[in-house]
Amino acid sequence: MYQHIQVPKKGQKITVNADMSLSVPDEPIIPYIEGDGTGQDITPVMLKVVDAAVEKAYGGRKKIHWMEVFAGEKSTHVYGPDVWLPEETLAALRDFVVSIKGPLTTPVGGGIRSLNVALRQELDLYVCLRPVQYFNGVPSPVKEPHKVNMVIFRENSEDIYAGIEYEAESDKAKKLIKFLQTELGVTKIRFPNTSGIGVKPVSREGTERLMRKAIQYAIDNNKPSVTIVHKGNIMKYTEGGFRDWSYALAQKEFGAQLVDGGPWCKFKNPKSGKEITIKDSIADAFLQQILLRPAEYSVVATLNLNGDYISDALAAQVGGIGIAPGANLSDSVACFEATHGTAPKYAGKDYVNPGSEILSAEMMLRHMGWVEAADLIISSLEKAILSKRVTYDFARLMEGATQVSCSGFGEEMISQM
Ligand SMILES: NC(=O)C1=CN([C@@H]2O[C@H](COP(=O)(O)OP(=O)(O)OC[C@H]3O[C@@H](n4cnc5c(N)ncnc54)[C@H](OP(=O)(O)O)[C@@H]3O)[C@@H](O)[C@H]2O)C=CC1
Ligand SMILES: O=C(O)CCC(=O)C(=O)O
Ligand SMILES: [Mg+2]
Repeated sequence: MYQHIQVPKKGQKITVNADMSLSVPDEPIIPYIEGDGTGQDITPVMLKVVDAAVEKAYGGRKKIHWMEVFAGEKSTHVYGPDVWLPEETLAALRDFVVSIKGPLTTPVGGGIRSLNVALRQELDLYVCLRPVQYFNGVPSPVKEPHKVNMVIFRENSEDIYAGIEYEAESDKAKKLIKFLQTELGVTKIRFPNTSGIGVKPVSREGTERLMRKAIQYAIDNNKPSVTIVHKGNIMKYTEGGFRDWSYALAQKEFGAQLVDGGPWCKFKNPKSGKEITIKDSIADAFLQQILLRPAEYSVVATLNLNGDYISDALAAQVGGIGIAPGANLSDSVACFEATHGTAPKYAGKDYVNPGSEILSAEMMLRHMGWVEAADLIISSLEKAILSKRVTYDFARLMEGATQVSCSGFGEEMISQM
């Protein structure tokens, strides 16, 4: 069926039911992408820790059959020099429904466009879900890291991030500039002859489906608020549209009522009876608010580029991107991945923190309904951190810590299960 992907002999596919819930067999086949750079270090550790947690939680009654699929540099070795994201990788991620990936490199400036973005677009994984929570004992640069407890819903398919761009002085950039000047009366492009041009599409449909998920998450998890983060004062019809469409959806679909004439609005959680406030914050001010008053924010709904910046900034407040997990979700398909990238200077050194990818796998297990194994991952991570046997990123900020390798941290977690 596939050219280079070896489907495990044992195990079955996870399938999606008509109501979009999952049917998860006891022995699911789960595709994984190792990833570039430090992917070679963290992904094998993640696989080992997950296998140990599943074995410990279910005593052999459940087991994951891992199936390697290829993207990034490894793909070019398997499929040929220019094949970075093979069609069969996309097909496998779609067919097997739930997957996990390591980070993939994107060169700055020229070269290939982001494979991560391509994968999200091809599979229409329109939600980038990134929870940010504090684990006891993690060293943090802020005084009260435990006050940070947010879940980012980042729109994952639109915005300037979609990659519609034209290089300065290229024919297409010239054509577009001419069109803007002659057809649309744009007179304000400074240095038009040497401008690269990017396009920022933000749609009502794209905004609404993201906001719907964010509000539903707040309902299901009894959260007090959803904050729309945007730069709508400056980019009125893209980021401003995102804000307006988000508020309108809260009113239209969830019955939210304006507070003091708006734009904030609120409604009663139909499950718990508690109030959920829908509010907004302009992105630059938000970046200072999360440092000064983090306890006021809970679920965050934002556009693609803002979400990228906010993810790393918030991760830093609870110990850094070594411990920042995430998921890319459509209505049916889910691909889990860390917030961080390939950290190339550490590649192959068995050095970096595998925590982000392990916690991404924890989210995956919970998504599959394997909560016992997910709980074991959380508890063993907490115990490993409290034992102060941690990777360099934590060790350099912790008093009395023993620095362990990437695989050493995985072993420490397994020994704590
Ligand atoms: N989803 C994805 O696949 C992503 C891919 N990328 C890609 O990754 C490449 C490198 O990007 P870059 O901007 O350097 O960002 P990275 O996230 O790869 O690394 C930035 C810094 O974060 C710290 N860090 C990263 N990973 C870990 C880890 N596992 N444990 C502990 N600390 C960690 C390191 O800090 P220190 O130097 O202080 O030790 C590192 O130098 C680029 O090509 C980029 O496009 C980036 C983000 C996401
Ligand atoms: O695709 C990339 O290389 C970077 C993506 C990124 O930084 C992110 O999704 O957080
Ligand atoms: Mg990022």
